Amino acid sequence: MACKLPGNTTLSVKSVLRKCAVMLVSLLASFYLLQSLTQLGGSALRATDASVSASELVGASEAPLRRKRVLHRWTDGTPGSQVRDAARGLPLVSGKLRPLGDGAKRLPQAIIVGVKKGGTRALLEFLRVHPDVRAAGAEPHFFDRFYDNGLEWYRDLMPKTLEGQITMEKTPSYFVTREAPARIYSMSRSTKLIVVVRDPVTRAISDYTQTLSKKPDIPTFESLTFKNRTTGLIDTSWSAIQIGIYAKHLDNWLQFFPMQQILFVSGERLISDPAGELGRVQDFLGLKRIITDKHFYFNQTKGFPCLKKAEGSSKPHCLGKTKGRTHPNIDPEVVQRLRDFYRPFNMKFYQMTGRIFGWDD
Ligand SMILES: Nc1ncnc2c1ncn2[C@@H]1O[C@H](COP(=O)(O)OS(=O)(=O)O)[C@@H](OP(=O)(O)O)[C@H]1O
Repeated sequence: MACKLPGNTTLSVKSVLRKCAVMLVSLLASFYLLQSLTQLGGSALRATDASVSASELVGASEAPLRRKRVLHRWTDGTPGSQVRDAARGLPLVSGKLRPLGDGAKRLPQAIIVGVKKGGTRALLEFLRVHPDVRAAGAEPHFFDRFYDNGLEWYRDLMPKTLEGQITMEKTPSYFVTREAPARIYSMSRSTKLIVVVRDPVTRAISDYTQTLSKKPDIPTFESLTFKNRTTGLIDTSWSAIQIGIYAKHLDNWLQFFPMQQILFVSGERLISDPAGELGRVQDFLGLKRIITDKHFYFNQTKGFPCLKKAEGSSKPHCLGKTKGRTHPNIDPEVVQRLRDFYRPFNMKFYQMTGRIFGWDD
């Protein structure tokens, strides 16, 4: 069979069919090739997509890791806490990331044991700013008044702490409680002790001022000072006078604790240079020096240093009205008698502690 093409070209059907078949095959081959290329391109693109999402995944899993490291820095610094913190949502409390409701109540590792009216509240309030310090709010009075309640009762008064945080309390009457050193020693012989001391004469007046504020009818400071004013004999049984004989009370503590385990803070310097004294306290407690000059400002109205930000708050904080009371004027002759009385005890105390507190200058 033949077919007639224009221009009198005659081609056999066989050859036409062959050509058509070749064209069809090459068309199919091109189509297949094109499709394969498209698929290749597609999978190449998908491969790129896959690598992006893989890196996203890596990124996604690294992000919490990075966060863990940041949290680690902001929390208590123990390896255990790093894992704990990463595992829970963390609230931001006054610049510190802390898991709420975590930790355990522990017996204090450090106690401010004295002295009454020395500046113990100021020291504890300032120390609480440190992220690694947690303290009982009120004075527990365990080692003087409530010892029979037992250690579990005492522990229950403590705030919860994370590993690595120091639990503290302050009860200034411990310093003059005969049984306190033995009792604290039997709780833990490694308890660190802090004593805030202040010029014993000013301390006595401060003590008296506090009593006067509660019982306005008490006799004058001058009359309470002497057993007999004519002979000038000081009444050392009056607690306001007793407490200031620091060397005598310290002897009692040294029966149980070595001197290196007791830190003496100057009540005067705690007012004139709070950051300086806080530096010594942080060193003694083995804490990083976080509380510095930047944390304090001098409040002219209060007449005392105050915190720019109190613990758990962003507001400035001064101590309350019961701290920094106006003292009554005391007869200068009586003040001088008291200075003379305390001088030898102060000298002994300077000798024992290796620090000259400057009360007799
Ligand atoms: N920053 C600051 N603000 C206010 N008061 C300060 C401060 N630093 C030390 N002080 C002095 O602390 C004295 C009270 O001492 P205590 O806290 O140890 O008293 S108490 O034993 O707990 O009652 C208190 O004694 P008085 O001035 O006699 O009231 C203060 O002089």
